[in-house]
Amino acid sequence: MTTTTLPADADGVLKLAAQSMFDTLAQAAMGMMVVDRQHRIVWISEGYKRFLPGLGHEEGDFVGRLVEEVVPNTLMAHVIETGQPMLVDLLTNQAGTFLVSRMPLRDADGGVIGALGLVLLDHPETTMQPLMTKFSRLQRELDDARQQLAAQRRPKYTIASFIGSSPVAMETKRQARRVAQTDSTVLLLGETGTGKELLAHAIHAASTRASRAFVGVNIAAVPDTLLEAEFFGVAPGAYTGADRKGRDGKFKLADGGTLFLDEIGDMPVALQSKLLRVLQEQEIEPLGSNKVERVDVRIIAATSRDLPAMVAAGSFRADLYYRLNVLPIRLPALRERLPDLEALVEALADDIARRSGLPHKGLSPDALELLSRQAWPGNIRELRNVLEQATLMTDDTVLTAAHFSSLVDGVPQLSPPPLPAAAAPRAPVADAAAATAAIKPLPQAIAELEQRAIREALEATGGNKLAASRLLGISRATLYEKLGSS
Ligand SMILES: Nc1ncnc2c1ncn2[C@@H]1O[C@H](COP(=O)(O)OP(=O)(O)OP(=O)(O)O)[C@@H](O)[C@H]1O
Repeated sequence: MTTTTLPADADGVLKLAAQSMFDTLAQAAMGMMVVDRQHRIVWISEGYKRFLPGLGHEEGDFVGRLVEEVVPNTLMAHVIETGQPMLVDLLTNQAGTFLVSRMPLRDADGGVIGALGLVLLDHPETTMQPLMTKFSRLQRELDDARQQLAAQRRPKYTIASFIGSSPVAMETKRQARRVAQTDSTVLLLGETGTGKELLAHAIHAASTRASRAFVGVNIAAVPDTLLEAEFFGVAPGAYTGADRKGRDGKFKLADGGTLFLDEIGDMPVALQSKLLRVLQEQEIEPLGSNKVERVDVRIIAATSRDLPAMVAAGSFRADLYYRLNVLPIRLPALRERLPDLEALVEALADDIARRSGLPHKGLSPDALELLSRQAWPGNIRELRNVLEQATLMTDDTVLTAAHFSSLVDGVPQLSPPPLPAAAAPRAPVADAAAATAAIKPLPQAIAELEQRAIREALEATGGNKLAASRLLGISRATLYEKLGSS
């Protein structure tokens, strides 16, 4: 019996190992091929030839053909160019999916002279089920994440999202498109809920800054003492504690993009001069720093307040007003564009259905007629709230006037057109007596009227006290006081 021992020298061991590994691979693999430096097939195993009909090739001699012509999607050329092996990879082409391995072949000096390709498994989707399931799940998750990222990067609103084709709505959109072409400051004026924020987003999305940041600050929602830091940022070490590291302000965050200053009429007078300086110089000085930083920011400001009246009363700086009022756009109230009501209801109902997961609910003609008689002091936001409440209150898929009557009870109505004098009914004498009996002492009548106005404002704003106080033209503190006394 002859026993073969391993060679004693390292070279001999390596040669034997290489030879033996090659034989093992050649037996274990389902197919094997060798290509030269120019990607031409030098040798192809019998096993590999079995896959060729699946690739659309007749039996024949493939030696001398370019590998990429014979095997679509192969990366043999890449291995030759980089000299890097691909120990495990999935190759997919019309013959199926294969688990493959590719290794460079080197000469004695280490130069790449070709490559070896192995088909380790065909149909790995059956033989490697768990791995393939995981692979396809990860691939699906990657596709979803890519889609979500693309959706997030898409602007939230475009000018077309501003629903309405009435002449006033069309004029608003025309002005928005025009100002989007410029880089000047825009001032959006309109009652609460008319779509100022939506239009600010849309102008940004239609401008050359669309790919950069859109940053919003609601001035009324930030306590006066924090506004300066919110706008201009805080230098590192300016304060002890949480802000020790420093913090970028909204101007810095919006650099290159658009800064939306919502409720600009609520800006404290003390800060107005600082804001004016930044708008003029395009330079900010973070709190606690003595260095100025240049910023390139496009301003869109908005308010529901009467700025010229505030200027006249001394609560808004005239110079800041002129600086902001470069391109003013007035957003019409909903009651000024009632022909848009149906289209708005349609779009809002769609959005409510999408967000709530409930079926889309249509409106009957009598419901639309009822809604078009309301004065809508809270405008589209108030319309949306009423639609949302009606949608949630019933399983019916068509909302009728009956579904809305209790919801709009208390919302002020548009006054009907005055009757011609001749047709005006005369009050009968008995009605006059009843009217006299109904008269209340003036303080009681005023108190009742006040409570009713507060109730309506809260309903109009969906219970938002800050917005309600603004609708009523009083401070939030006064509103709380009056609520407490009711
Ligand atoms: N033309 C419109 N088309 C569709 N939806 C609109 C339109 N205008 C406003 N909306 C919707 O109404 C709601 C209120 O709009 P937005 O917040 O833009 O109003 P606003 O004028 O900024 O209000 P406020 O002054 O109270 O901040 C949002 O849900 C918005 O999507």
